[in-house]
Amino acid sequence: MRTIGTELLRVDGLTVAYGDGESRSIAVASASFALSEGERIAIVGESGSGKTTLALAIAGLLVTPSARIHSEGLHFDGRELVRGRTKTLPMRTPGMSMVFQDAMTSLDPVETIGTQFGAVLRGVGKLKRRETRERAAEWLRAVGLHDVERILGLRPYELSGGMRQRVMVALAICSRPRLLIADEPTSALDASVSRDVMDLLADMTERENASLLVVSHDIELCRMYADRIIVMYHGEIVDICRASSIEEDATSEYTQALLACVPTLESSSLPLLPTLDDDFALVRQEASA
Ligand SMILES: Nc1ncnc2c1ncn2[C@@H]1O[C@H](COP(=O)(O)OP(=O)(O)OP(=O)(O)O)[C@@H](O)[C@H]1O
Repeated sequence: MRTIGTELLRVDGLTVAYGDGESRSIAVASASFALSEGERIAIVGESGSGKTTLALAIAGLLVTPSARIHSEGLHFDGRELVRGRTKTLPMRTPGMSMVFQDAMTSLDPVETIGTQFGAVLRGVGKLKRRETRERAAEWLRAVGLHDVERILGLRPYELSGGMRQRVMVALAICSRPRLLIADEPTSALDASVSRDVMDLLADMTERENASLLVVSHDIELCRMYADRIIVMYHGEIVDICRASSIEEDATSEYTQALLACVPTLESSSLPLLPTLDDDFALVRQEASA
């Protein structure tokens, strides 16, 4: 049974800009929100709205040299990670793990899965070689994989896309994080595997009593799994809604337009599915016409 506890993460006025002078652009504009122990939050928004930048900044993985960060406060697990203007955020904050969109590029292509587990598990505690292998096999079974001894000896390209994603979740969760951040974990997968991966993220974080912050462009999928949904538009958080009542909670016109674009049985008969442009209200009218 999942319980939502006290505050685990607090982001206050986090701004990230890329570039300098005329090429400077603000990717995240003064983002503020809090996430509790055991809670699942989804960040949604169209491409380029700043979701990944926000997630990477929180995870301490924003290593782009051109990134300029300003924060009024970033607190995690009772510690202040950053305050004020900075070029670098704390790297790989202990207690946070991240799952990426494309397992093929985020797993090491030349090392076996067993070796990759060894690298993570050795950082967690002193384990002998055999214990590391046994622990890795347990994690692979926990994420629903079979024939795990064989998988430990394989390299990422020898696995299917869905298997790779499971391995990546196992690698992220085996360090026992308090917060798992998943950046578009399903966008490279078909609809049914996407559901499996979201089920897995939900199950594994519940089992480990970890919180989940998932970045996605799929608002419908997020509604099924998240407790709250953060909507971003052009770098700004325009809404923070309960997933179960997003229609009632949404205050921005953008969120309402985004919801109107979700394909339904009715819209499936339209010659063109509704889409958004800068004047999203107009597109909505055209779509309903
Ligand atoms: N390394 C970078 N250097 C310069 N600009 C960047 C960099 N990464 C992202 N940006 C810019 O910052 C803005 C936000 O990008 P970001 O990737 O965070 O958005 P996103 O919502 O995650 O998009 P997507 O869903 O396509 O991944 C975009 O305008 C993007 O072009």
